[in-house]
Formats: sequence, C-alpha cells, structure tokens
Amino acid sequence: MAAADYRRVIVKLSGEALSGSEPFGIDQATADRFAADLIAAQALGVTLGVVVGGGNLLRGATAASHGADRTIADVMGMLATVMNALALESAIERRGAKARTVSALAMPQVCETYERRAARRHLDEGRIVLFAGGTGNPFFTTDTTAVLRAAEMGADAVLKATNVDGVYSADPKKDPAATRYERLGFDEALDKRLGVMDLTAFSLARDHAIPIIVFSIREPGAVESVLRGTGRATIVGG
Ligand SMILES: Nc1ncnc2c1ncn2[C@@H]1O[C@H](COP(=O)(O)OP(=O)(O)O)[C@@H](O)[C@H]1O
Ligand SMILES: O=c1ccn([C@@H]2O[C@H](COP(=O)(O)OP(=O)(O)O)[C@@H](O)[C@H]2O)c(=O)[nH]1
Repeated sequence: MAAADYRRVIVKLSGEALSGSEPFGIDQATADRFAADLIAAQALGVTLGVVVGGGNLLRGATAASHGADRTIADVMGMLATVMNALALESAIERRGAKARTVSALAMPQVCETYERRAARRHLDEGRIVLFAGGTGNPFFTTDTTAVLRAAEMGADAVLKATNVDGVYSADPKKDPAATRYERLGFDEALDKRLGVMDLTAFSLARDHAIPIIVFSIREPGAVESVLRGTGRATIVGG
C-alpha cells in the first residue's frame, strides 16, 4: 500500500520535538506549527490519532538513573504526555479544527478517560484524537502506545514523527557513516536492534502487520507530505 492510500493513521509525535529550539518544555510556536501540519494532513481525508511523547519534560528511565523510583518516575513521564497533549489540543482548536484529548490515566477534571469505543467514535466523527498518558502502565513507551492505539483504532499505519529523517543502519547522531533505509522489514529492524524505536513497539507492529513510517517533523508540512507519498521517510514493514 502506498502511504497516500492510508485512511486512518496514528501519528507518534516525539515529546522532544515539541520543545522546538528550546532545550526543554513546550514551545507554543512549535505546537502551533504541528497543529497546522496535522490539520493539513486531515484535509487529505485521513482520520488522525496522535500519540505524543513526554521526553521534552521528563523521561522515566532518566529520572530513575538519577535515583528516582522507576515506577513513580514513569507515572511522572505519563503525566508529562498529558501536558503535551493538552498543549496540542488547544493549538488545534485555536485553528478551528476539532480535537479531543483522551488519557489512559483517569483525570476526569482534566480530560476524557481513554475508552476504545468512544475514541473510535471521535475519530469517525472527524476529531483529531490526542492519546495521552501512554499505555497507563510503567515500563512502556509512547512508541509502544502508538502501535497499541493503532491496533485498537484499526489504523493503517503509525507515522513516527521524530528528529531524524528515517531509519539508519546505526544511530546517525553517533555514527556519521550510518546509511539510511528507504524500506525495511520488521525482522531486520528487530534483528539489527535499530534503536529508532523500542523492540516492544516493533514486535507489536509486526504481530499486527501495522507499518511504521519514520520521518522528520522538522520540515513544515511533513505529515501531509508523508501521507501524499512524497516525503522523505523510511517505511518499516510496509
Ligand atoms: N538506527 C537508527 N536509525 C535512526 N535513528 C536512530 C537509530 N538508532 C537510534 N536512533 C535515534 O532515535 C531517535 C528517534 O527516536 P525518538 O523516539 O523520537 O527519540 P527518543 O528515543 O530520544 O525519545 C533519534 O534521536 C536517533 O538519534
Ligand atoms: O506507556 C507508557 C508511556 C510512557 N511512559 C513514561 O512516559 C515517558 C515519556 O514517554 P516517551 O519517553 O516515550 O516520550 P518521547 O521519547 O516520545 O518524548 C517515558 O519515558 C516513561 O517514563 C510510561 O511509563 N508508560
């Protein structure tokens, strides 16, 4: 299937990307640019769910390496994803499109609690659904959350929007000689332990035959270009 044929996708947005050129936190101008990008992608007739990370605010494993209790640190990481989702939700709504944050951690004063059927209905009705709170469990990542929600929502693909323009033979930030793949099978990604995504996420995607498209969110309009099949990206398992 060409990327342009996808009807429903889950966009995984790295938390780090939301800080824009700042070292930390939520950069409103960047949130606004992502909102514009998502709305442009939706205008192609694609229904969109978004899983946002929390790395711009807190990563559980990093906090634990500094002495925090891992499970508590992971809860803090999941709470960070809720803040990011709310920032994106309001940026999308400021532009006049409909968005709904649903959280795997119940916080009824803040947003809807994730429930599979209700979330599917929001997508069917054309709302951009922001899946917050990760899976709701420690020791998982938002990459795994994106694949999980893609399986539950009946999505055709996960679009992993990050700070690299695809999957490389090694981490391109550490190895300047690393070469970029255009396409890659799940087994190869798993066997070679290509670190762009965690192995739990890759294996869940393989089990459910959900392709993962990795691309850079730095270019404005990147989500739309990937959906049109014109953007620079690596397709894993497609
Ligand atoms: N084989 C690889 N190909 C591409 N990127 C890789 C690879 N191995 C590690 N990476 C790293 O994965 C990161 C992208 O994943 P992402 O989930 O957005 O960030 P993080 O893991 O820091 O939260 C990039 O910063 C990149 O340096
Ligand atoms: O199901 C999940 C998803 C996320 N997290 C926590 O939330 C943090 C932020 O998510 P992630 O690191 O995936 O964000 P990203 O790297 O995309 O910014 C993680 O470090 C974990 O501590 C978690 O505990 N369970």
